[in-house]
Amino acid sequence: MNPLLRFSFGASLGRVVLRPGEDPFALYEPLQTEAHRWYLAEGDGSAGFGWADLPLRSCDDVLEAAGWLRSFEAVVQVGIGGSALGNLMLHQALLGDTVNERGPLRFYLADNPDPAKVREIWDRVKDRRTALVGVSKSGSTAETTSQFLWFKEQMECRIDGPVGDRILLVTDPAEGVFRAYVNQTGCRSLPIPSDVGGRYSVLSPSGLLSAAALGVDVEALLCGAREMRSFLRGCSDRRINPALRLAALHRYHERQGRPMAVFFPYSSRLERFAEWYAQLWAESLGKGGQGTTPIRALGAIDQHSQVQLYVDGPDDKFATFLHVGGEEDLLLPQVVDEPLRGLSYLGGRGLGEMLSREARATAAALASRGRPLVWIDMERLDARSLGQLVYFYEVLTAMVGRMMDLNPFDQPGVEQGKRYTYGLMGRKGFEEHAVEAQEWFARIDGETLEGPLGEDAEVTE
Ligand SMILES: O=P(O)(O)OC[C@H]1O[C@H](O)[C@H](O)[C@@H](O)[C@@H]1O
Repeated sequence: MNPLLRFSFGASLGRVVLRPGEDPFALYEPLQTEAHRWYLAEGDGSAGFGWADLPLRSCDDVLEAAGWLRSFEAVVQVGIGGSALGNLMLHQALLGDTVNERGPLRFYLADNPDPAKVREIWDRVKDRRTALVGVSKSGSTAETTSQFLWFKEQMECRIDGPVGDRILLVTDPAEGVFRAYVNQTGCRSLPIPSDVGGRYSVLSPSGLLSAAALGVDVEALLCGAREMRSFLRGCSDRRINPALRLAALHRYHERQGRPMAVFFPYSSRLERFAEWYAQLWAESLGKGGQGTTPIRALGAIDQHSQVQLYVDGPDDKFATFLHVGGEEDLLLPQVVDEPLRGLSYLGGRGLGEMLSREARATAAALASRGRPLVWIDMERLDARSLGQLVYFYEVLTAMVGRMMDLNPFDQPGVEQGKRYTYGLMGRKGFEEHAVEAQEWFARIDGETLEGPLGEDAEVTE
């Protein structure tokens, strides 16, 4: 079994009424076996499976480009979705939220094309020597390309010399506007391999570049991913392989009327991991009327927010608890002040110890109500263990998709919105989409209340 992650499935079936002799795992046996065969065969050559071998790729080009980025004072990365969430996840998990305060390189991610956010980033970097990194698999996403244009223009107005000397684009090796710009200007670039989709690209230059520039040991990250890869490939026993077992459980609970998958890490450093997971899960598996909704939770914060619903609301969720060990603890003092005597049970205990016990307590409370969950113990959180976890979730998601008989590597629902946006922004060739979008929106907008709220309304108390 893998050394840094341990999976416990004990309580995961919850209050499920089984017929005598029924084994939920046996129900999925043929599908599990087929999904594993498919993973070993790398999707039988179907498109989008390039992520599976990313841990084997050399990262020399990333390390070289990261060294170049470190010659700047600040980096602005434009990118969204899979071209942003992985970066934020790696930085938070391995460097903490205060990485910019520690310097010397400051990093800003311009994902949402919100003018206020973009202006704020620019105000922070405009007086510094700044590099502009554009990350986009397709090289054409409007949120990313628009911000690229804006930041490039600001930089051009402010610096001497060609702006191209400060630009690096991470994109498809052959296609898209970003690639055309690289080919035309000769600016720096790194590839996102063509058979790697955005949300599976965190172990490619898309996710690795900013992490390496800021000081993450990306070789250790890839080493962890490689370890998980060999473990999951080498273990075809569906009762031992945790990805196969968990894939069956996710399928089982979806079919048992639990359409929500709660991801509940007990570590502030994994809050963004939950966001990264949510994109991976939702875009890969929400198709054809199927799929479970990923819910992002954070221990212990959500004990004081969502847990009431999890324990006492409808039995419609399957939770994954992720417990992290090996953290530095902070010891609490013995309580001597008379008015604080009621807190003496905390004296001499650790904050980390409390967080850890709260994870157990909450999982136990769910189990006591028959709510299904799986518990993952991470021995410690570092680059190697995170590499294992990332790769595990990629394999799990892909295999669940295979068991659902859908393509876990496309996103047709998202593409519709992208086409409508292009149309509404006047992009050539998307005129029909603009008309269609306007027609649909007119229906949504059709029944608005007349006048500002309150003006015509009679208020009765
Ligand atoms: O990396 P890009 O091609 O710019 O794509 C950015 C994002 O665009 C869309 O929303 C896709 O559904 C996402 O999967 C992708 O991560």
